[in-house]
Amino acid sequence: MFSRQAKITGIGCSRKIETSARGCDVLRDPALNKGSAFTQEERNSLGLNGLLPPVISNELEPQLTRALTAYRKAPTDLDKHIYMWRLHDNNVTLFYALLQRHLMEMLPVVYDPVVGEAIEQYSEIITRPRGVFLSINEPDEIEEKLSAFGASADDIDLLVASDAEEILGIGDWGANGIDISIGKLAVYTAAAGVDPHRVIPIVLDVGTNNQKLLNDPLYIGYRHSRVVGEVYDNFIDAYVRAAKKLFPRAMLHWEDFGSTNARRILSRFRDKVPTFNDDMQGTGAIVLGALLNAVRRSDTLWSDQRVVILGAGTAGVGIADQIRDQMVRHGVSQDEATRRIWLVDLPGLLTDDMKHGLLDFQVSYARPAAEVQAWSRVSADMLPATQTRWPAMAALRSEKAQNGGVIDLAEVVKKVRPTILIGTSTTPHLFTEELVKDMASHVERPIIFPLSNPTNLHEATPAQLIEWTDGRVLVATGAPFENVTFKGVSYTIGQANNAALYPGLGFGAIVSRASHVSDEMIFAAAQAVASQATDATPGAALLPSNADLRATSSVVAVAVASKAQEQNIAQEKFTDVIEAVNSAQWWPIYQPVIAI
Ligand SMILES: NC(=O)C1=CN([C@@H]2O[C@H](COP(=O)(O)OP(=O)(O)OC[C@H]3O[C@@H](n4cnc5c(N)ncnc54)[C@H](O)[C@@H]3O)[C@@H](O)[C@H]2O)C=CC1
Ligand SMILES: CC(=O)C(=O)O
Ligand SMILES: [Mg+2]
Repeated sequence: MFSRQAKITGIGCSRKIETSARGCDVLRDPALNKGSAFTQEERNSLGLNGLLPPVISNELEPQLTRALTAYRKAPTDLDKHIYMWRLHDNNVTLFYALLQRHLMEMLPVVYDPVVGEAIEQYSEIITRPRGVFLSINEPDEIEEKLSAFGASADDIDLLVASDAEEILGIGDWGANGIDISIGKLAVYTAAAGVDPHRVIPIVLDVGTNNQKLLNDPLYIGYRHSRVVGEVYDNFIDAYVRAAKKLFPRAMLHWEDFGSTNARRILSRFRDKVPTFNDDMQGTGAIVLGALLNAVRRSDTLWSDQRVVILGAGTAGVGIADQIRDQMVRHGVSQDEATRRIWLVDLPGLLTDDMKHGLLDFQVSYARPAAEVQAWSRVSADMLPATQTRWPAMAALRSEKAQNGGVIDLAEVVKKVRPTILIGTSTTPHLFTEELVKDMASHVERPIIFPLSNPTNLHEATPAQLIEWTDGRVLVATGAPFENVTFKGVSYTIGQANNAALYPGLGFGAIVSRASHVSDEMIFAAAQAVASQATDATPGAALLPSNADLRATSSVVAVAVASKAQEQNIAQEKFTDVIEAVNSAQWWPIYQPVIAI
């Protein structure tokens, strides 16, 4: 966001920035600052003579060299993350120019997985606050706080909000969760060209149940446990009302909410405002994109798939929904498609005798208890230490422990003989060698996606899966992994992270000013991503490389905007969608700064 003293005029190449700021105020505004690249004319008119070293840079080049050197000198990934955001606080254009040029190297540092580490340590590393902090304790001040950002109705295209109950796979991080909204927005800009001056990162501070934060004297958020129920719902309603009133054209992106809230919020608003939940819909769609290629390469039919998903939360059931809908597109009835999916969670295989403990969105996938009566059970008294994050699932597990034990993943794999196995359980190592070998003994090309972020939570590594299946696996992961060489073949690991999809989806919705984000737009996004990775040679990735993220996101945005237009939900009408998407993209290049 530009300061009140500055405004943008013109579009495309004739874009320039006009400002009434002078001297240090110009340099202190990261949206205006060009450092050594201010021309002599700009230095004269903006009162910068003497405040900058005399050598004038040729645009960004020398600054990029200097910044890259400093970045690479930072000793740890977290130091690099901190360096990048300090650079951002100094010069937004340079930050994005550097990030975009070194996307493969820097995306994991600015975003997933290092953003997880930054969130855990946010109270210590926070320097300049970014975004807007809204609190459940002051619901009447939401409008005032959003207004304090200083933007008017037409200035904002996108708000990313998190209540931080389930950040990546690392749980509840309270107000520190502002950093996931910031990180997601950085990807929107680097990947799709969303204008970074037209977005707002938001944390919805509803308290935290993270005892570590509550005990931390440096914690930046409100020090009480999470507020739930009607008060929570009213707070979310008040946020949406205020956002729509102040920024009627903006899209609302929801990130890293707990599973029940994620579903409820989306159901409440999905037909009323342009909005989507990244963990449910973005993840479901990127996984579907990878599966479109995997199923094609396995030379099997969608109607023949048997799918086991470990971790039946926001992401897991979001993926299940997309797979079910894809089977329906291939002629399978809705009921039958649902029956081809087995969900496994803390209580083991979810079955319909758990009716009163299941979350509403899990119910349709629960297997008939009678069907699995003869399946073997294991003792379930040992609960993972993280159980309190999922009280409903933990309670069911305890109940099962006292009533014959749980049907665990190994037994489900043995009985179901899945063609597709997906991990969104937040728990590492659960795809064991024995289990994977069992699956691979029944299926020519097992499709296995361990997706739990950050990297250390993946259910297995690609190297393990490739070795255990003798190279037959079709694999994609949530975090980035290096290539794996096995028996002379180099396997490139596609990253099924929603970052490969949501920037294009969101940008397509913004450019078309879609009144809402339809299921068809989401499917168009999944198909568009898949279309960018059609190489089927041995070891080729199932998804396009992040090195091509900008191009992929453009293809996704065009597909999404076209679909919105076709469905008559685009409020912006255009004759040439590609031109509309291209001309709306923001690029990190210096604009002339004019003194007024
Ligand atoms: N690759 C990607 O783009 C994405 C990956 N994810 C990852 O998926 C994971 C889950 O995220 P959400 O669905 O948002 O979380 P969530 O909290 O909604 O769901 C997690 C589920 O896993 C279950 N679970 C926990 N421990 C388990 C265990 N030992 N065995 C079986 N189930 C267990 C929980 O009961 C819960 O139902 C996270 O690690 C997250 O980073 C999430 C969104 C996108
Ligand atoms: C990638 C992502 O959104 C998550 O892990 O939550
Ligand atoms: Mg997420």
